[in-house]
This record gives sequence, structure tokens and C-alpha cells, in this order.
Amino acid sequence: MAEHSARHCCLGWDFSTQQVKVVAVDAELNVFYEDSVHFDRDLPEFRTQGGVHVHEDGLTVTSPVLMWVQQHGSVYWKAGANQVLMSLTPDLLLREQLQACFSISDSPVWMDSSTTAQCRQLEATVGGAQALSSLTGSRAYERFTGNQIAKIYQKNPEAYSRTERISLVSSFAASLFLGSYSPIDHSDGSGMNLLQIQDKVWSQACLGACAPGLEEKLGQPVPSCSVVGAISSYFVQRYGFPAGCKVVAFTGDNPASLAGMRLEEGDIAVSLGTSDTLFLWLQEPMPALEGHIFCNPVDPQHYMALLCFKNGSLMREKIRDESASRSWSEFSKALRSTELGNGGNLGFYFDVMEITPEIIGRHRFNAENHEVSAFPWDVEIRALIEGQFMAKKIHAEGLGYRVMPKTKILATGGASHNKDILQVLADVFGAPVYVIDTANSACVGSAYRAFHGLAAGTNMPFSEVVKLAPNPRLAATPTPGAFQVYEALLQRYAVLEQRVLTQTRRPSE
Ligand SMILES: Nc1ncnc2c1ncn2[C@@H]1O[C@H](COP(=O)(O)OP(=O)(O)O)[C@@H](O)[C@H]1O
Ligand SMILES: O=C(CO)[C@@H](O)[C@H](O)COP(=O)(O)O
Repeated sequence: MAEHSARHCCLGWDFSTQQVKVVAVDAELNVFYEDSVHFDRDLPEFRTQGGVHVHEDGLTVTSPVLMWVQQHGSVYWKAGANQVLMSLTPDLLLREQLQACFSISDSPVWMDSSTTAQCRQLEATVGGAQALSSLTGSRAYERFTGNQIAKIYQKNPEAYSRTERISLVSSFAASLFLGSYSPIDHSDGSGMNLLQIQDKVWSQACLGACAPGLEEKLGQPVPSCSVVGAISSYFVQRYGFPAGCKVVAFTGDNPASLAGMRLEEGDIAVSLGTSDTLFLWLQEPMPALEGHIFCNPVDPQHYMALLCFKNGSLMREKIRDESASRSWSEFSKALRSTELGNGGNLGFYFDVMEITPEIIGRHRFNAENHEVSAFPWDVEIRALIEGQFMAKKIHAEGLGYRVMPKTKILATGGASHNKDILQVLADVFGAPVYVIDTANSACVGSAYRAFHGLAAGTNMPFSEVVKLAPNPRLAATPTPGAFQVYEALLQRYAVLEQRVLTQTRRPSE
């Protein structure tokens, strides 16, 4: 570290599901340091699996707030906590000093799907699912913070009334660095079912439908490139941060990844982390009943579209463990030795209730569309990966997205290290796949956003700030003939998805 100590840099942080990651980016936009703390491995005392605790109902999913954490989780600060944050002593760990600062110790995270009742209430209050989507960018989603807050208020009104501030994980993490409450930024704030994405103010109707006195507990949202203040003296005295170091508003992992991949209009980004997400840059928002529209994190006039798939890397790991002796190289071998289109076999693998679409369970179909109970091990692996990417293409097209001759797919996240998985992505989408040098695009994007925030007073556009950044590298091109194979298979997948959806609908629906 000594040789880096005098280097002017921005740090980008990613508080994700399974770990906290950091990168340091210098003024020439080179990443010169990366590190991470993996919750299961490095903090075993919290006894998490994949970074979370799944409760007995199978729907409630939380993380210990003292450990933590990542986007679409919420943090409930107890009355008096800001005072504690402002007077932290550098002699003690944050964990020791913040123990008594939270009114809820197990914070709901993005994997939680236990707030269906609150979702229906919110939609009913504002005139239906499409009305809510037009206002906030999304119909009601279980993991979105407004619905999570409504559940906490209904189930635990005392804890709610003891709460003086509610943060997202992003603004919570910024608050730690700031030494006082940091505001929520417009882009991550769009994932709450509470923010009017056009006017960028809280919706009074939505706030009122979720819980009383909520506006005061949330504070006013700010543009994503705002400098929210100077670093807390705690980090200066304990960890040697320079006193002049500024904190730029933290945002969600997907908006940060959009910045890290320097997405351009027409491109499509696919993040293969704990969750799989897909996002696009949009000029005109067209909120619908599926997917989300967020305020754009680097251009306040524009938007981004986002789809989130819950059964991402953890599902791939399960099938790897069951069918490929816990080895990614065996897993890859299966992808290389099976044919494109998998002989017509296809499958749906949703061990936890999926978000897009709302299906649970494993469902396998042979070439005659008959449901079968098992596939040979290598067919199973190809069915999983082809199915995951076919779902992404079909649902992206549902948002109005079309692959154009110039389309690039930008892949990121842990599984983007696997070139055989990227080959299937290129084949299913019929477009070339590019990667950036680090799979940590959310971290890198956060550091780029910090440079943008520092330059914001000069009105410099984000594209100008990051023009020196390294270009993405080509990782896979579509195999000749892939288009014809998947054209037919995609149609079958869409029909079978509808069939499974109808057969497995939740009883309450
Ligand atoms: N070679 C590989 N092939 C497929 N998946 C991989 C490979 N290496 C890592 N992964 C997956 O990457 C995941 C972590 O991705 P990451 O983007 O770091 O997640 P998060 O940011 O949500 O913590 C792991 O759960 C693992 O399944
Ligand atoms: O909820 C969403 C997006 O809406 C997820 O993308 C989470 O933000 C999880 O992030 P990772 O841990 O997979 O990076």
C-alpha cells in the first residue's frame, strides 16, 4: 500500500449480497487496488448462507444489519443514532459503537418476498398496478422498500416509532463514511415504490399508504452525483483517510454498474452476480407491469430500465454441485460438449420464488414439450444456462428492447469470468458479448461516479469524465447458425413459461 499512499484516487464500494468489495481508481482511471470481505467466509459469527438468513416461511429473507450489506435492503436507525454517528471515537470498531443504534437488527434484503399483502394495498391506494408503475417506475414489488417499511410498521409498530431515520443500504453505507445520515439518491430511490421518477420527489400518496410520518424518516432525496459531505473524522483518525476526502452520494449496485460499464444507448448490460440483472439506458421512460424504470445515475434527464432475476449464481452453484462435482471446469465441459439448443430439451430452475416471472420450482421439458423429472447431467447444465438467458431475452423484448446490428452485450458479475457461459449468452442473444477488465463493475462505476460528482460543479458530462477508461474487451461472438436454433426455441420457452406460470400461481392470486 505504501507506494499507493500518495496517489490521488476515488474508492468505489459495492455492498452486495455475499460480500463487501472495494476498488481504488486513479486519476487516469486505472484500477490499482481491489479487495473484498466475504460474509460467510470472513464473518462466520453471523452464520449467514450466501450472505443472508432465510426464515422458516421461506419468504422472509434478512441480513444482520451489523454485518453488512446491499441494495434494496433497508436500515432502521433508532432515535439518537445520528448523535452516535457524529461522535464516534477512533479507538473502537464501528460495530462496537453502533450496536445499540438500530431499531430492527435483521434487515430485510432484496431476496425477501414476504410483502405481497402490502404490495396489493399500495397498488389499490394509487389506482392499480399500472398507475403505481407510471408514478414510481414499477408496479409494487415485494423487495421494494416502501412495501418492506409498510410490513415493519404493521407487524412491529413500536420498532417503527422508535426509528428516527430509514436508509437504503447505499445511503446507510454513505452515512458510515460521512458520520451522519446521508440522503437517498434519485437512482437507488427509484427502487422503493415511493419516488415519483419524473418529478424526483416522494409521492405523498405512496408515503401515506405505507406508514405515517415516513417523509421525515426518509429525508429529501438528492441527485445521484451530489457531493453529500466530507469524510467523518473517525475514518481520518482511525484509517488515515485525508481530511479533504469527499463522499459522493452512494447508489444501487445496478445503477453503479451502468456507470462502470459506460453503457451507451442500444447496448444491453447483463450482470451475473448473486442476482442476475439486465439493464438498458433509456431516454423516454415507459413504465410497464414488468420490470423497473429508474432515474439514470449519471444523466439526470435520462432513465434506465432494469429486470432482476433472483435465481442467478446461487442456482448455478446448486446445479454445479449436483451435476458437475462442485467444479466450474466440469460445468464448462458440459456446456462445450452439448449442442446448441440442447436437442430441444429446456428447463426452468427457480429454487426460490423468482421475480421475473413469479415462478417457483424446477420444470424440465423434452423436445415434445412433455414435462420430465430429470435430464442427464450435461443436458441439465445446458438447460439451466440456456433457460436463464432465454428468459432474459424474452423479458427484455417485453420492455421494447430489440437486438440491432450494432448491439453489444456488456457482461459483468462473478459468472462473467466463465467464457463458456458467455458463449451461450452470445448465442441466445445473437450479439457479441464484451467484458470490462474487472467483473466488479459496480465498484468501478462507483469510483467513476465519484470523479463525476467531484467534477459536477463544472457541468462536465459523465462520458467526458470517463473518456480515458479502458474499452470493454470482446469475450464471445455468436456461433454461426445460432440464430435459427434459438429463434424456434425462444418461442417454445415463452409458451412453456406461460404454462408453468398458470400451473404454479400462488393460491392467493
Ligand atoms: N467461473 C465461474 N463460473 C460461474 N460462476 C462463477 C464463476 N466464478 C464465480 N462465479 C459466481 O459468481 C458469484 C459471485 O458474483 P459477484 O458478482 O461477486 O456477486 P455479488 O456482487 O452479488 O456478491 C458466485 O456466487 C459464483 O457462483
Ligand atoms: O434487487 C436487486 C436489483 O433490483 C439486486 O440486483 C440486488 O441489488 C442484488 O445485488 P447483487 O448482490 O447480486 O450484486
